[in-house]
Formats: sequence, C-alpha cells, structure tokens
Amino acid sequence: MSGCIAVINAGSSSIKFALCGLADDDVLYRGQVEGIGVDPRLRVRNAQGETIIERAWPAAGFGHDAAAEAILQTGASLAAGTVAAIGHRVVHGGMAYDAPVRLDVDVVETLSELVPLAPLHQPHSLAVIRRLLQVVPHIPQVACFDTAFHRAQPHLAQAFALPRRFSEAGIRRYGFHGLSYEYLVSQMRILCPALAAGRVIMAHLGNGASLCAVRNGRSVASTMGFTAADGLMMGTRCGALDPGVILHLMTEHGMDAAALEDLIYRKSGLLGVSGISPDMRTLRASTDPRAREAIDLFIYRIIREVGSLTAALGGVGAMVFAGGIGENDAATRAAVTEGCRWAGVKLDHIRNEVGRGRISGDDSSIEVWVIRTDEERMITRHTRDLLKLTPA
Ligand SMILES: Nc1ncnc2c1ncn2[C@@H]1O[C@H](COP(=O)(O)OP(=O)(O)O)[C@@H](O)[C@H]1O
Ligand SMILES: CC(=O)OP(=O)(O)O
Ligand SMILES: [Mg+2]
Repeated sequence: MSGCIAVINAGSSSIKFALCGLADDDVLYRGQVEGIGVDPRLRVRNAQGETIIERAWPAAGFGHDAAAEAILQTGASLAAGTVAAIGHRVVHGGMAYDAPVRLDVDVVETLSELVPLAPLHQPHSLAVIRRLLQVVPHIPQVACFDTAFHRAQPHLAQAFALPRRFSEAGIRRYGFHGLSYEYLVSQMRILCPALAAGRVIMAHLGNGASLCAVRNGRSVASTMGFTAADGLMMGTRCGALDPGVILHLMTEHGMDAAALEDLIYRKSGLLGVSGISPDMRTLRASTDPRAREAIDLFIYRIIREVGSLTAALGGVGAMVFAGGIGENDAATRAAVTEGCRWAGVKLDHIRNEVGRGRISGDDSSIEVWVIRTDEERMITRHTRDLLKLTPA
C-alpha cells in the first residue's frame, strides 16, 4: 500500500471507517461498528468485499468511545503506517464552514461550540479528531461537513420566521446528511444523468433520517433544520415538533434543557413510540402492535414531507432511497411509494425486493431508485482534493 486516506464517519448509531487509495473508487478496506447502544458489532471487509474481521460486544457500557477505540485500533493495524491523510465526517459546520477544512486545534475549538447543536454526533467526531491530533500530529486531517451541501439553498429555504437578529446570529436551517446527498448526486450523474439534471427527492433513511429536494444536483430544501433533530421521525429523535410542546414540557412537566435534549434526541422516534427499539430490523421482527404503530408513523411522516418537498421543487421527476433503512427495508420503500401514488409513483415489486437501481415500474410517471450511499467515498474525494493528494 503506497499511502492511503483513512476515513472516519461517526453516525448516531454507528462509526464507519474506510481505508482508500488515492485513485478514485479505490477502497482497500471498509468497516463499521454498528448497533451502538443496541447490539454493537464490528465488521471489516477487504477490497473484494470479503469479511475479514467480525466482533460483537454486549450493549451495556459499549458506547461511541469504545466503538471509536475499536475502529482506531483496527484501522491502524490494517493501514500499517501508510496513512497519508485522515478525513472525517463532521455533522455540523455552522456558519463558519461551507466547505471541507484542514483541522487544527483552532478549528476544533470552533467546531466544539456546535456540540450542543449535534449532541449525537459532534462530540464523538471531535473526540476522535483531538486524539489523532495528539498521537499522529504529522498526518493531515480534514473535516467534511454534512451541512456544506445545503449552504447554497435559497434564502427562504434556510429561514425561520424569527426576528432578524436570530437569523443573523446563525439560527437558521442548515440541513444534514449532505455528504450522502452529494455522493448520491454523483452516482445519479453516472447511472441516470437525465434524472440527475432534473428535480429529485432523496431520502436518506438510517438511524438519522431526512429528505432532501435536489434540483440539477443542488440542494433546494431539506427536512432537517438548525439541528439534525428536525423533520422526519428517526431511530431515537422525534423530528418536527410543535414548539408549544417544548414550552408545555418545561412549564407543566418541569423539564430543563438537559431533560429535553435527552427526550428529543435519545428517547423519542421509533424507540419512544414503540417502547421497544430504535432499530428497524427489531421492529420488523416484532409482533407487538406498538412496533407496527411506530413504523406506520415513521412512514406517514415521510409521505407528508415528500408532499412538502415536491411543492418546494415545483414537481418531481425521481425519488432515491438510501441509508440503512432506505437501502435494505423493501417494506418501507413499498409503503412510502404507495403513499405517493397521487404523484403517479408505481413500484415494480420484484425490482423493489432486489432493491438496487431502478425499482419503479415502467409505467410509473416518476422513477424511483435505490442507490447505496457512500459517505466515506465522498469524504475521501474531498480530503484528496483539499490536500491536493495525487496517486504516486
Ligand atoms: N436489512 C435491514 N432491514 C431493515 N432495516 C435495516 C437493515 N439493515 C439496516 N437497517 C436499519 O438501518 C438503520 C441504521 O442505518 P445507518 O444508516 O447504518 O445508521 P446511521 O444513521 O447510524 O449511519 C437501523 O434502523 C437498522 O435497523
Ligand atoms: C445527521 C444524522 O442524523 O446522521 P446519522 O443518520 O448518521 O445519525
Ligand atoms: Mg449515517
């Protein structure tokens, strides 16, 4: 191996990593600890897609710190001293960053101010970055932001109806999952360029879930806002919530900011409504009616927001599903598209079971696709470009 880029992607229920060569699409190893808090397990695959490492831990006491430790140790032993640069997914770039940036202690300091705006992500990525700045200070590190892709949205799409001074202070809609959407755009340009040039609704449905309205490859609107708690219902997040509920919980239920953060980010969503699990696979396997109700609400919220983003786009030509649920749960795709029949969407159920590429019927007026997202590859491209790294 002659110099590679190590990529670390701290999600809310997983930490993913990849070791990539400098040539585009040259992935040497990729792996993840997924199911953090539920059923943590590590799996690493080589370039041929063969599983070379598998490990599992009990959920109790095994959080993001332990997952990061497992990833760093595994990555270091596989890379064997050949890492030329490290690229990170950093969920919130705030007003300061609308493009990837080289990390140093000052940048980390600025990013740490955003921790309260992304409590499920930012602390975990910053902990890894700080550690690497200490132990391998000679290796350049780059932060790639989930918010960057959305920063060019029209002004109205970024605005809250609050007094001006708040928006001037940065209280506006940022949108997230931008690295995933940017990668999906790049894939669409290869797989279906005519659709990529038009109006597309992309659904990144993982433990965090959002929709993005994309026009000619640019973000026009997103369901996520100031934080990644807005919009759709998620694994443990409630999504859009009447602000009056927050006031009521404060005044009538004595909840303070910490209790509200815990409720909104960690206790709600699929977990809160089902009372069983934030994990779609567990809910699908359950016969408990509360599991069914949680899934139904998850789907209902997506269908409603598809309508909203269709209006923001002024029509829609294609829909794309991605993320852990979007790529793997055929039943979610079937139910969401059934709820979009009003727009002329018709699924081909056999293609949907296969779950790769185009899944709509030939008679559908809107094409529906499943595209495997790859935030790690997008981070590799940004890191390579920012540092001007070229294959030997
Ligand atoms: N085969 C599958 N069927 C249904 N859901 C799945 C499947 N594989 C993964 N998921 C779901 O994907 C979600 C995790 O998505 P992922 O994108 O990996 O998460 P993160 O937001 O942490 O990056 C979980 O709800 C998990 O149950
Ligand atoms: C922004 C976000 O929610 O990311 P993830 O789905 O990886 O948790
Ligand atoms: Mg993710």
